[in-house]
Amino acid sequence: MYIFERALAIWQASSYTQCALYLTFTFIFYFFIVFTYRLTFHPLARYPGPFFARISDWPLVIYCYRGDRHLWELKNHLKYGPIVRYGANSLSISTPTSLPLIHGPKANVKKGSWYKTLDISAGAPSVQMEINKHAHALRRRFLAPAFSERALKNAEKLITVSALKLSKNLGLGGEEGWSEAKNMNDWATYFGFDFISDLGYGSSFGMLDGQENRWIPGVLKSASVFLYYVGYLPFIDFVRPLMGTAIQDYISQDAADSLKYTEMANSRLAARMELERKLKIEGKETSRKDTFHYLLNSKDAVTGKTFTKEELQADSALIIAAGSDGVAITIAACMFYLLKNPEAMGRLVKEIREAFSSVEEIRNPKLNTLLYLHACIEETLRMNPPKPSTLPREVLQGGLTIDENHFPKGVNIGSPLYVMHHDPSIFPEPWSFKPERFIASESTAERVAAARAVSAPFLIGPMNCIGKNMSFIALKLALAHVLFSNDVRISGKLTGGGGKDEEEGREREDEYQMQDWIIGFRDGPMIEVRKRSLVET
Ligand code: HEM
Repeated sequence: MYIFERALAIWQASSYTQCALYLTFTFIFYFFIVFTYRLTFHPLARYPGPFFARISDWPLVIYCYRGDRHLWELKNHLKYGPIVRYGANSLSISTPTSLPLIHGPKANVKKGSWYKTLDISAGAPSVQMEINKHAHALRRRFLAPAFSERALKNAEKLITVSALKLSKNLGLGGEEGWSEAKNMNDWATYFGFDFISDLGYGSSFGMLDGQENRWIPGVLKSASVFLYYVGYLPFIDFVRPLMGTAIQDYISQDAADSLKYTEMANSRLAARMELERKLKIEGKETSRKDTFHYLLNSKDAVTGKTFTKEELQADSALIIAAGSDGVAITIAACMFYLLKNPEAMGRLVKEIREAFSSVEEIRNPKLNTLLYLHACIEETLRMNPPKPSTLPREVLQGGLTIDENHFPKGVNIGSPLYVMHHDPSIFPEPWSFKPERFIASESTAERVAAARAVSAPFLIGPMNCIGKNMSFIALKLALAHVLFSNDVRISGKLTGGGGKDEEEGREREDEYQMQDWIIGFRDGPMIEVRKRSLVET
């Protein structure tokens, strides 16, 4: 008390200049103590990493903002080894043994506090943002019927509608020869949004057909840029209460777009809820079992709980984003690698065209027997995992031991997927597109098992991607339909890859480039398309 009274007396007796000096000194002293603690007594003090990242989260914020976090993580692991301190309280661990220990069913972790910010404007956390382990498990139980085997059987028919449209409209203009140049990324994005809205709400965005809703991917991109870095801001606890309010409109265009995106997702959901309500009044069961049909009628068997409106809104925004973009980037990236590797393209086209004799036949169970198609998708997801950087998991009471290192409660750990997917000891020639590494008869069963144990684009364990099986259906249908009905060639020079004059980490011409903003964003390749019937007649 005495010290406080003395300080107050000095403050009152001081001029403005002196007060400014005292404040500056206090700040410097405070940060000196904080930084010294982080470098000495902090539980992660002994782990290596870039100097500024060991004392502050600002370098992480900057790389998230720039979309280069995955490249930074790779550079750090090459320099410092398998365990890297990338933030004041955060480690990324790239050993194969660490993946199940951090993300598997028995991992003593919950999601890190970064998740608290992601869908704050929805008024409730989505399943992905639910930090409480038990609440998360409950939400997963709720969602399960929408992703069950029965639902997926239904989903295949619905996704086929968009896959057919992608194949037809991408090939438009190619009836009389090669079409004009088309950006594969744009068309893959239209497909991603159309299939997920059709499947999710029973009404497609119609991006494959027309311009009206083609603004949505741009807004989602801005929202992702903003929400990615903002969650890591060192003073986020003070910013969070302002998020989702009108103030967000004045922070930046990205922040305003984030609200616009949420409003769009909410209005889609409202329309779907209204339809469900009307059907119930009329005593009709919807014959079209889309994702929200399941969610709106979901009731937990154990607790009897149903979804709240806010939870549904949060999941609605999540499902559009998570469902559309992971699939879209994988289609665009796969096309890039196939065009870059004509042998692989030839083999895949042959496999698809020999398996089916008409577009109507392109469906499961046969589609799932196409080994090379499956391997091309797995290899693309290895090279370009859509969520390429460490997703933070916070260690719970009791700590966690990995490779003889003990991590105490409260620290963040995670698996850097992009780094792990390019580990040359598991994936020889890691920057080359080699689908064969996922085919047992062309590699060995042991090598394929080792590759699958490390290549985890959907992550693993209870917090992994619930849409994994749905993604494979969508990816296979889209690629099979496009390559069955059309020939595809590079327009001019192959775009979408790195280049010698690009910034550090982006020099590899053979690698499809992406920006990491929660999901991977990208551009190209530019392609030309010719209807296949032309070649045959
Ligand atoms: C190639 C496509 C996709 C990839 C690579 C992918 C990857 C992932 C990853 C890595 C996560 C974990 C994120 C985290 O821990 O923060 C995740 C979560 C999630 N994904 Fe996907 N995803 C894809 C497509 C889809 C699709 C099509 C849907 C379905 C509509 C979907 C729905 C979800 C949901 C709801 C979560 C949250 C799960 C939870 O927290 O329990 N994803 N995804």
